Amino acid sequence: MSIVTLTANPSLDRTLSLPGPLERGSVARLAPSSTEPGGKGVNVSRAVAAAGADVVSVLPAADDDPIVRALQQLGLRLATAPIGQPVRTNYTLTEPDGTTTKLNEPGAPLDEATRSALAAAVAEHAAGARWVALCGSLPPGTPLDWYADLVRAVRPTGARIAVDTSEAPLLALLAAGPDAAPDLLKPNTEELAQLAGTTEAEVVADPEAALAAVAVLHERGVREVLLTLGADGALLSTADGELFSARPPAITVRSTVGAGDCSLAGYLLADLDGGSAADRLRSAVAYGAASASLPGSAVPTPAQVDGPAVRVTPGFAGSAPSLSH
Ligand SMILES: O=P(O)(O)OC[C@@]1(O)O[C@H](CO)[C@@H](O)[C@@H]1O
Repeated sequence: MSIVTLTANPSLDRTLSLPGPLERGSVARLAPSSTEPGGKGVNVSRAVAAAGADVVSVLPAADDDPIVRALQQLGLRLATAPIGQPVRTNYTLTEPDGTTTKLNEPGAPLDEATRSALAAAVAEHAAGARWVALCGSLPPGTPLDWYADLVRAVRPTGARIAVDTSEAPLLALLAAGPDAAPDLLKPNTEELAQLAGTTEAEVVADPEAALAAVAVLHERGVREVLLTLGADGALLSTADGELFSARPPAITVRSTVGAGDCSLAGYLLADLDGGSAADRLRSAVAYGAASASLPGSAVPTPAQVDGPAVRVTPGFAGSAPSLSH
């Protein structure tokens, strides 16, 4: 069975490697820079496709946009809705000590006809798919409850729905009612804090506060919550009351850009294989760690993913990650 991703706001990701610490107001001589097709759903698709699974990427882009050519070269199956503007460019500034700064453009607005075309493509490919993943920010002017509308539109197809978004679209989705609640939500600690109306520092410092916020998501109808914790791994909480946490193997971090997207891909791939909750979490953390060990927004191949090195434990408090990173 296949996976469908929607990237409402795709990007060309340009990675600029600084020779030293960023000095505002100065001229920096860069190492040769690289550009990769990106946006959260695109990254999920790239990782899923690299594992040999069937995936369709839905995105707004003109046929001759460089992102389309780049994704075609990777052999990805695309369903595009044409837009009259180039896809945005997002910049990643990397410093030698591993500090990464993202500068994301707003993206091209989507008119109503384009939104309808994208929604129709998602619904068409969802029929018969195992998962639909709705990923990333919404371009300027998009109704904030668009993801809620899409969840309701996809539901009758029987495909499971994963959402990975942030800020206002995330809040709107959770406020839209249980019929718009996804099967899987993949927040990071910053996004969980946004949902809980608290600060990331509090969520990170207090596992009880994090678990309380996750419980609220289940109350609102979300079946599974994959909370990514950066260097501390992730936790998976299911509506059936299963709770596991997992720590990644020791890695040298080269770029965290796209690590969350690869975690989602790892979860979906394990689910396609019929994996248990612990298996899905292990795969998510292994994929996230493998991605973070690669430069820019490169996605790992299965050979670069070390599942057995991930330590999965039941529960969260006590033996679980400290949430500090
Ligand atoms: O602006 P958004 O949609 O929130 O995030 C876009 C983005 O930062 O997410 C991916 C990494 O997760 C990158 O490929 C891309 O540049």
